[in-house]
Amino acid sequence: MVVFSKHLNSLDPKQKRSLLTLLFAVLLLRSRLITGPRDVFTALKKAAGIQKPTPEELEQARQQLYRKNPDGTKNLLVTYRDRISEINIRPISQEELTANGTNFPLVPPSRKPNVDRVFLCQLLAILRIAFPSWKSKEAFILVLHSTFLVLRTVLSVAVARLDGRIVRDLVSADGKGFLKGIGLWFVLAIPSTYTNTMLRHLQSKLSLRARTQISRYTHDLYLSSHPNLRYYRLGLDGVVQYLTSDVNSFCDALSGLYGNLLKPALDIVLFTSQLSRVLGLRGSCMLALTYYATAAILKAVTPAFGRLAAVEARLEGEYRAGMSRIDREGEEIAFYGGGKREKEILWRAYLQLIKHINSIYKIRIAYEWTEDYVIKYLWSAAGYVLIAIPYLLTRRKRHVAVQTTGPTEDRVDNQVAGRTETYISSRRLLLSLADAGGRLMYAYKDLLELAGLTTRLYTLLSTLHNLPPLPVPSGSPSVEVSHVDVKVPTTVVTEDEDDGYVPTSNELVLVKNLSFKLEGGEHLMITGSNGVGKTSVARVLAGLWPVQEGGEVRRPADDHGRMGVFVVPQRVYMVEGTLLDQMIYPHSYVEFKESGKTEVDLMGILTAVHLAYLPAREGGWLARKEWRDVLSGGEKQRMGMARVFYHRPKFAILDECTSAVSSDVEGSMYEHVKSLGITLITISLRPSLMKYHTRLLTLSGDGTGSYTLTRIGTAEERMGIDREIQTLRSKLQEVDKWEARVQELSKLLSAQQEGE
Ligand SMILES: Nc1ncnc2c1ncn2[C@@H]1O[C@H](COP(=O)(O)OP(=O)(O)OP(=O)(O)O)[C@@H](O)[C@H]1O
Repeated sequence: MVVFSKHLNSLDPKQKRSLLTLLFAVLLLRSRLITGPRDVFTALKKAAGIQKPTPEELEQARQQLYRKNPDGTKNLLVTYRDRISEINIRPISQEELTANGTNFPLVPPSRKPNVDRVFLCQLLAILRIAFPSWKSKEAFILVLHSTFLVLRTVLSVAVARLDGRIVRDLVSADGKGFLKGIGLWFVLAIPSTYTNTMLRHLQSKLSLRARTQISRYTHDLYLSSHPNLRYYRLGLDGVVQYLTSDVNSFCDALSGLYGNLLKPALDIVLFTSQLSRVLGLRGSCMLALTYYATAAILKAVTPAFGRLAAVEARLEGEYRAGMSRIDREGEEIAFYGGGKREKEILWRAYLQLIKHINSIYKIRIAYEWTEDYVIKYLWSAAGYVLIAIPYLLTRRKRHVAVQTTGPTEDRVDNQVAGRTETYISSRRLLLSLADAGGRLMYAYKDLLELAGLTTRLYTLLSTLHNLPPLPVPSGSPSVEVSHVDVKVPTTVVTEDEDDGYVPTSNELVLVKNLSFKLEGGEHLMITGSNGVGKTSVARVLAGLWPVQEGGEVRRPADDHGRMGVFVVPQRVYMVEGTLLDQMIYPHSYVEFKESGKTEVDLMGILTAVHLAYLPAREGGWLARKEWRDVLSGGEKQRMGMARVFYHRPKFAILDECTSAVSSDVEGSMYEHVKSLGITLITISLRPSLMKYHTRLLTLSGDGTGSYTLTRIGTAEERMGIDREIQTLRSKLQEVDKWEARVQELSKLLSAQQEGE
């Protein structure tokens, strides 16, 4: 080290500078060099004891999903290629979400995206999510990115100067100087190109980090559990587009815009300050005036790119939604032979999108042509004229140079060479300036597009934040409903033509003043014709629909490992994952392990629902398939019942969830549920199920919202049966009359035949 510093001190300043530039270049390339041969690192990892996970370990990690930490956070196990990485997940607390909600007041439906104060407020609110603190990794990347942006501008100026110097040496036939210039050119190219690459890399990284932060935030909000259930109640059309593509586009636009705005702005300031040395005060003022005038012209002719981008995102969402509908309902469509019809629907959505994109392209032609003309040609021409003025108009012959006078320039006495150097440097600076101006103008267009995407993302976040939580049903050992009007919730928001959101109201009361109390062991059956509101009663009992003021729902709270009320719908949902995941849903594998249950217990449950053959047929508990397609309708419904047996809730609402199961299996499953001490609330039209229940709620469906609540097997029910017997008897009494008439008719017929 001492020897090195001695050597360094013995060098003259120019040699020192060259050496330091070389050292800098090597340091910048360091990251490329150390990513060297893969097998070397594999060997190193092996030596350090870090082994590749086996396929079994990988499968186990996929199944396990996460590991719980002592501090309450989770480590998500992400399997990527043949590696398992653990990513610490700290869920955003309810307090943080509530505090942040104040930054997201609802937008009025008429608001159009534009670059204004509202846009800045909305952007700031989203930026607080994307860049949570100045100590975050995102902030570090931002600082690094900004450093490279400044470096890039500084290097551009250095390149322009060197360019001028090389040409000057060439004009003055200075071979030594020329060769030195070429050498420096190559050295300078290393950090310049590396800076460009790093800028692109950091921009992508910034976008990805912002996407991760915003996605985590929106996921935490969207997939909120009780009492928010935002995923169930959001009511935004094309929400998938908002949550996926829009977040991605916003982050790309944001990170791109930062570079596109900061760099040309820096370039313009630095290049103009360099040029002003050549142009003088008058020239600089004229150049500034040119910028201002052209920017004003371009701003005036810029179309509403923000609105166009927002509409494009919406149409893209509609097209995607159509595609996913076909994917989801493929079998039903195939049964109906609906391919042609679906194609028409899909094509309409696609053509709407394409028409819109095409119109954007057309609008762009005129805009980009004007922009190119103004920035590339008008600015350059103005620059040339301004450079020429000192030469053409000023009689005073002076040596003008971009660089301040230094020892090298003092030695150059050839005036032509000096002017050439100035001209070449200024020309390069002018071209770079025009380029920076062009990019700044593009940045304005990008800014408008960002405004459109910001409006979309803000709409999503503000709608998520402003959904009032559902009232939590009070805890009680029994299910109690008092004076509840069952009606379709009124706060449904729909998207209007201009990307606004308007509440639509629907005051349809399905059941009026519903009151009943169900103790454990009192099994209730709810019946009534189609569309009378049976499932709606289940929605109210499960807390999915709020109750009106004055009404109340009480039900058992969920206690550890055992649910209070568990609902099995008619269409059983199949989760992505293994066969085991289907049975324990909504539990995760970790929760299954914590519950102390084993695969033997699961097998017992499968036997109870007559599905014991499944693990062997499908290749074991850890088989991964598209279960929605693999299992038949009846098998899926049995799986729904298996979940009831697994979770053992106090109350189970079975909403026609055995309609596709054969009667004998249905009966045995009902007997088994009751033997586990689970109280049933069954929604069904099958009279055969009545015998498993003690009470009957019949919804009349006459439009008045009336209902009857009876005890099954009581005098009242017998009276109903008596009434039916009475009707049948009176019909039997008329049999003699009908027989006499038949005889009469037969006689008439035979008399007619004889006459013929
Ligand atoms: N989210 C909703 N928005 C608008 N209307 C709804 C909504 N949910 C249900 N309804 C309406 O409420 C009525 C009752 O629906 P519900 O699903 O409760 O009927 P049901 O008695 O269970 O019928 P089925 O026996 O056919 O299953 C229906 O007319 C339905 O169109």
